Amino acid sequence: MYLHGTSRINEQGHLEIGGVDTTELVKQFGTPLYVYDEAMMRETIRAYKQAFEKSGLRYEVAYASKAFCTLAMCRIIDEEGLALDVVSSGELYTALQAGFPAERIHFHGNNKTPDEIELALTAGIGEFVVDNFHELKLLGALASEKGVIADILLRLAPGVEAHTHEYISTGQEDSKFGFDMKGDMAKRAVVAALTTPGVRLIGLHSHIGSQIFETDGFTAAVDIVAEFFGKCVRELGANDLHKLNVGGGFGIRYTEEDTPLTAEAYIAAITAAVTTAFDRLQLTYPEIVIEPGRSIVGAAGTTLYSVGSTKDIPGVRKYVSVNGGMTDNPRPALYQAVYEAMLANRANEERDELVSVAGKACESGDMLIWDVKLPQVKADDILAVSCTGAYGYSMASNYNRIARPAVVFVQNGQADLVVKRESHDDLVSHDLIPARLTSGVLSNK
Ligand SMILES: Cc1ncc(COP(=O)(O)O)c(C=O)c1O
Ligand SMILES: N[C@@H](CCCC[NH3+])C(=O)O
Repeated sequence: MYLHGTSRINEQGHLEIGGVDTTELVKQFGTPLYVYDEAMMRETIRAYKQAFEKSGLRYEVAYASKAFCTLAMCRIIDEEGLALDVVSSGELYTALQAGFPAERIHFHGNNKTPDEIELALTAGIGEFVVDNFHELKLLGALASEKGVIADILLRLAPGVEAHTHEYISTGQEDSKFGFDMKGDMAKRAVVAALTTPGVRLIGLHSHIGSQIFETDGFTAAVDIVAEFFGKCVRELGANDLHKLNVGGGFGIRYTEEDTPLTAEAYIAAITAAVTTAFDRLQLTYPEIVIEPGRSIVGAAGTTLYSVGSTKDIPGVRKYVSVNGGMTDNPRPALYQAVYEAMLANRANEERDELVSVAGKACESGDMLIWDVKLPQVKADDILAVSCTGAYGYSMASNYNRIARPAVVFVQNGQADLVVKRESHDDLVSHDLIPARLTSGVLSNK
């Protein structure tokens, strides 16, 4: 397992993160446990900002909170001065509860409900990324009713195919997201936005997908959207247009096969594409916006599990089961995502056994890792799976009524619990028993 950020093997041969021995974390908080390296998250954020600072251009970095959204995470994003993307009233509510400044919140999503829009307008969020005509009409009407003007960007589908898993690529023509640019849909959207009361068109948005390792998809999308930006200003009278949002999707290293670029390289390619295109168009450079999610939190997260049963099928494989799985990390089951792991309590021991790591859910597909080399694993070993910080906790479920793990942030030798472990009581806390079913039940809730 590659040691990211502040991760290291300490003198006891234990995995240490943020200056904290992970075996101590397990004693204190139990397993499964999501552990986040706070310094690493802050460092990545600063790397994006510094890369933009070098360019001298106007910019905004918005954290895509779908990757990992909790009150404490919103606080870190606020402290680092970033904007925040939300895609639901739940994420919006979390941000507001964390005291995140509403004016730095961007609201995304392909089917925002009237209630969600209402909440966002009442909170006074900074901008909406409008995905479709239905939303434009709804938002215009609700904003007008309130007597406010909502700043909007239009989400465009530039027809760029990113080299990634088909379920996480979004910029292509055949996508549920955004206004299609191949026909006249995007142009009609701009005309509609300019004539809809209650909204002000300030920018254009594209997002081509996630876990992308090359810059050519971003630069191709910038070229297409910039050209369209020029048309909007020159031919359609979009005079308030000043933001160009190129989305997120910057890749991370899950395994040694992954070769992501640095934040600096992604930003250098994007800023160069923007300046070249806008020079050609002879237009003022726009404010460039990016929306990284995975790359801020992914490699900073490690999940600690306890090993339980093992099953050795001679000549076939050895299964090692842990006390979590697809319920805390559905990515292997959903996207065939591959992860690396180590024994956190015996990190220096020789890895002489090939095993497969299974989760505890009642699904054959609940496998966390197929084929990983580990020392001879035994019950109560602590398995650390790296790079689980993005779309793990945020996509976790209670399948099989398995309680969601706790989350801790570690930094400078200190561990802070930021999400409590769910209890069995939490699991039944929303259940009700209708009176007609209570006979024989000793105590109704
Ligand atoms: C509109 C938008 N912005 C940003 C992101 C964040 O992507 P990532 O986590 O890959 O950086 C996503 C998710 O793919 C997205 O749909
Ligand atoms: N959930 C996906 C990424 C979603 C991208 C959001 N548009 C993943 O785990 O890779």
